[in-house]
Amino acid sequence: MSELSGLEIRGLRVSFDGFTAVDGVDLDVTPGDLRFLIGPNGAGKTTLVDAVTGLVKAQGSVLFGGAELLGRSVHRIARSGIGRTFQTATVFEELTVLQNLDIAAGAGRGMLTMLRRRKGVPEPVARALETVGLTDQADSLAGTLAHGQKQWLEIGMLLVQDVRLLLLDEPVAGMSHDEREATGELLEHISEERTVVVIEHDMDFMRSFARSVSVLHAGRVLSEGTVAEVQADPRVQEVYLGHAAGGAVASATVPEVGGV
Ligand SMILES: Nc1ncnc2c1ncn2[C@@H]1O[C@H](COP(=O)(O)OP(=O)(O)OP(=O)(O)O)[C@@H](O)[C@H]1O
Repeated sequence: MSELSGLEIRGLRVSFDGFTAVDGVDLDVTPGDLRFLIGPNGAGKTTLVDAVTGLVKAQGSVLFGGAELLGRSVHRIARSGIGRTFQTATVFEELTVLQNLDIAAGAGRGMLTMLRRRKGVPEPVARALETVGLTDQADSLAGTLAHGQKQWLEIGMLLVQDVRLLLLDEPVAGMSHDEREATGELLEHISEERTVVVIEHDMDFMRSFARSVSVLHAGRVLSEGTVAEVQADPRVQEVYLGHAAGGAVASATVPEVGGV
């Protein structure tokens, strides 16, 4: 089992040519949390994840398991046990599911070891296949998988690398209802042994599966807590509904607002 580690972000700031996309964010994700990051378009969610994974330069501090990530290269951060997915699945479509997982598993190994033929399916790969429900598709080309299955394969590729913090960008976008349910259950399962952060616009999905929620707005943390707590926060209602909570609006809950 992986050792559980949490994320401690302090005073995180990211600017692009004078525009501040992340504006002094403090965020604590406890080990084994299933944290949802929500917020309107442009709130800074993806930029925050980019900063944690080393894709953009940032100021402040990001500790994972007590170690500072800011200033490290993308590769070193990945080797620290941090993995992410992007809005569009990035699997090798011409290779089989198994080959995709094998390549991911070998990411930290030397080329010779990678090229050496191995008998059978390595144990971590078999376990990842099982966890993401793709055992029966092991020999199928990744390009033939359903949309949801490609996302699961990508998550499997993080699992075989024994990533301890998964940062997932809109994992259920474009999925069917059943695929969303299966994904939510998968994330619940994964977060028993790892820390999971999910950027999400799907409020129903968030309501069903978030263990905790941070709401970002204009580069800052607007609200934080359980689903019920952030839904009841008038500042969150204001951001999502576009006007101050009051009267009938106060009884409206974030998940009722479509298309956020
Ligand atoms: N490379 C960049 N150069 C300039 N501005 C950028 C860059 N990346 C992001 N931004 C800006 O930073 C702000 C935050 O963007 P970001 O993508 O982090 O928001 P988000 O909350 O993830 O939004 P969405 O939900 O639409 O994905 C936006 O105004 C965006 O235009």
